[in-house]
Amino acid sequence: MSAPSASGASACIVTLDWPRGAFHLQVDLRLPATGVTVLFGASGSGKTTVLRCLAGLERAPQGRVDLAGQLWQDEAHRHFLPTWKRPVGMVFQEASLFEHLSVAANLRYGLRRVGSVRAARTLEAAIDILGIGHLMDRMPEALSGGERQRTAIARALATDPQLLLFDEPLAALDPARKKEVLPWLERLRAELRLPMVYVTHAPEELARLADHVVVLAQGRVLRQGPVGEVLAALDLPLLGGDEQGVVIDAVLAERASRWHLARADFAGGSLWLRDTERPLGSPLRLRLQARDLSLATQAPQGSSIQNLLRGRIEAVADDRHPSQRLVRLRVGDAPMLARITARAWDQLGLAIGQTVWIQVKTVALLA
Ligand SMILES: Nc1ncnc2c1ncn2[C@@H]1O[C@H](COP(=O)(O)OP(=O)(O)OP(=O)(O)O)[C@@H](O)[C@H]1O
Repeated sequence: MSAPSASGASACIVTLDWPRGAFHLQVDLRLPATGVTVLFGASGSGKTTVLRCLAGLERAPQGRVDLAGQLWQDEAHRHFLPTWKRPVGMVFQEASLFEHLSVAANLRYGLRRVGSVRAARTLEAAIDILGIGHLMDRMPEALSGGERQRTAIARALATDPQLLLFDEPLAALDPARKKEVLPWLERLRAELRLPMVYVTHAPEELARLADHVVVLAQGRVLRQGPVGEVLAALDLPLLGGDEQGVVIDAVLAERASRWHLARADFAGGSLWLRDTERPLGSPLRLRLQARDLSLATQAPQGSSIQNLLRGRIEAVADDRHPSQRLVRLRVGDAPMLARITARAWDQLGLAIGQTVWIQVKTVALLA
């Protein structure tokens, strides 16, 4: 699972080795050229330290940071690019805006740091993507927590970064504000062709935003890979309990208006879900929970379940309760998880390598 994501060449290759008292950071990361890499892990696992090393705010004594061929750190040759020379944008938990400046002036401040035409264009796009055009004359004190954070993101983009870093940007917001900001982050993910590294320990943010995931524990990489693969790992349940399942990126391909249903096509087939009236061709992120998938050895007849797929059983593991098994399936290119009873596994004579029918009861639209 340590290969780069399916999205292409690695943009950023990071090797850090830093014994720091009781904590030893030892990571070897391959981050894809575009999309969001989520650094996920418990408190103290080293997420922020990795982010600060990427930004050049910390210097690991043994380290190499290579952003698509630009060497930002190479300790073998005592090379270390200081933070102000690195084209990175950073967004922190608290949006640290200049309180005495309007939103527009805050953004211009970011722009002044680089002053290029391209940066101005990037900022213009960011204002549009983040929906803050109507806030330009406001002072920061008149912004909601969510609006502040969107302004802080636009300001980070005004420096025309080649890498955008987020350190738990939603952690300081209450649940309602988090819900308000997440769709804007999803727009950034969809519309910016820029590598982004996003630190969180919130499963919801991982499921909605990650293209690529790095799971850290005690300074080490437990797993890294495309989000679908990491979520389908049987030995590393990131979305615990009933939430366990996968996310799938799909495209809205057809609508059945009479039934208020929409068809989403993904790398392994199609799924029908409730129509939300988005334009055809829209990208969709779907969540399939393991408990909503059931397996059959023959095509089910007379079932009310609308979504039927064909897939191969790749692996099986004991689940939390001895009555249950967790089955990993491959549907086209897409990995999926099904939670079934151990009795069903035995009675159906299921085996690894077997092709089965998969009924999907609920498809949730995440984004
Ligand atoms: N200046 C320092 N000197 C020594 N150890 C440090 C220093 N700063 C952080 N650490 C240790 O490094 C480890 C990783 O910290 P880090 O902040 O990177 O974790 P994290 O995964 O981001 O945690 P959180 O989610 O709580 O922010 C912790 O054990 C922390 O105590």
